[in-house]
Amino acid sequence: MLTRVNAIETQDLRKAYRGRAVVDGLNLTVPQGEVFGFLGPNGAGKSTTVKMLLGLVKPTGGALQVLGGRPQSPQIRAQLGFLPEQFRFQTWMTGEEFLRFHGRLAGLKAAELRRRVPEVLETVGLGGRGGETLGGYSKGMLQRAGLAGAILARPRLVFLDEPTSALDPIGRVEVREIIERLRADGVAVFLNSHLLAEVEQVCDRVAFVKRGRVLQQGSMRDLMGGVLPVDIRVSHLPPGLLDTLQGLGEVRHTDTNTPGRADLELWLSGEDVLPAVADALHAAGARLYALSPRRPDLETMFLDLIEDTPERRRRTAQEAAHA
Ligand SMILES: Nc1ncnc2c1ncn2[C@@H]1O[C@H](COP(=O)(O)OP(=O)(O)OP(=O)(O)O)[C@@H](O)[C@H]1O
Repeated sequence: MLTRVNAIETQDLRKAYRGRAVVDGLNLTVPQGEVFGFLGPNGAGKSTTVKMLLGLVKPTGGALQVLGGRPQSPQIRAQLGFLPEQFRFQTWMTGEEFLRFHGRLAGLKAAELRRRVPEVLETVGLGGRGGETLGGYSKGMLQRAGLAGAILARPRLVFLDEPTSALDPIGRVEVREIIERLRADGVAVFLNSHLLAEVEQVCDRVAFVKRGRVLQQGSMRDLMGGVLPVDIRVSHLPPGLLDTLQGLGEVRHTDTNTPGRADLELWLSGEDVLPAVADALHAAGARLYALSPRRPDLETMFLDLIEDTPERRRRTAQEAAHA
């Protein structure tokens, strides 16, 4: 039975168009207050999944719940926010008019709208620009306006489809901060993005999908198999240091070929071991030049999991032949 606590829960969710499965047995669980990254190549079934979760597309099979209910129910729908990737506005409306229109559809009262509209405009970086028509907004401003619309009615679950595709680097940081604030307020965020570095920074968990199936899902740490590779550079290797480090993790590689320095690769179980490593290096009398955790690299994982092009298969085969 589906439980009520999760923001999103799907079981064996399916969608077929003319007999062709585009979402093929999807099992997802997104708890309240989690930022969940939904990643996959073009055509993997991401938008179709989001449309089913919003109640806009009828599943062919399986079960789904959002906020413990059906997305078609007015009570549930009122608690959902959505920023589509390519959304169209009436260009003659001002930013404020667009938000008021949106807010009324979501059931907000006039008094609340008077307070809330300037507040969200400020949140998305459009403070003072709400009186201008959308036709005069830049692409980035339109995306910000769309985000304002998605969070206006204080949803408990927000779907963001490529929310920063039109934004400059500052805008991207601002959107990340907005997402982090939503999480702090207990809002669940379902994020589709091709900007993997961004996903990596903001998501608690991610799922990789391909041809409508989840290939892998979990926290960044889970996906890395619970290891954190750390690159260390020290002046030299004092006696006993390697043994001490072996006690803290696994020394995978040592390079002492260059006079005056030693490079090590140490695999740890997690970040919490880093201070003990620094203490051990210091206590052994080694001078420390670098202690660099190699963060899980989502892009590499994504390519390894998803990309299965003839070119990549050829490259992999060549690499294997040379190994
Ligand atoms: N209404 C429809 N009728 C027929 N086929 C459809 C329909 N909607 C989607 N599809 C097909 O379903 C597959 C998945 O499409 P979907 O838009 O869900 O992928 P996506 O992962 O969101 O891709 P992208 O990253 O390019 O946005 C595609 O092959 C698409 O052609």
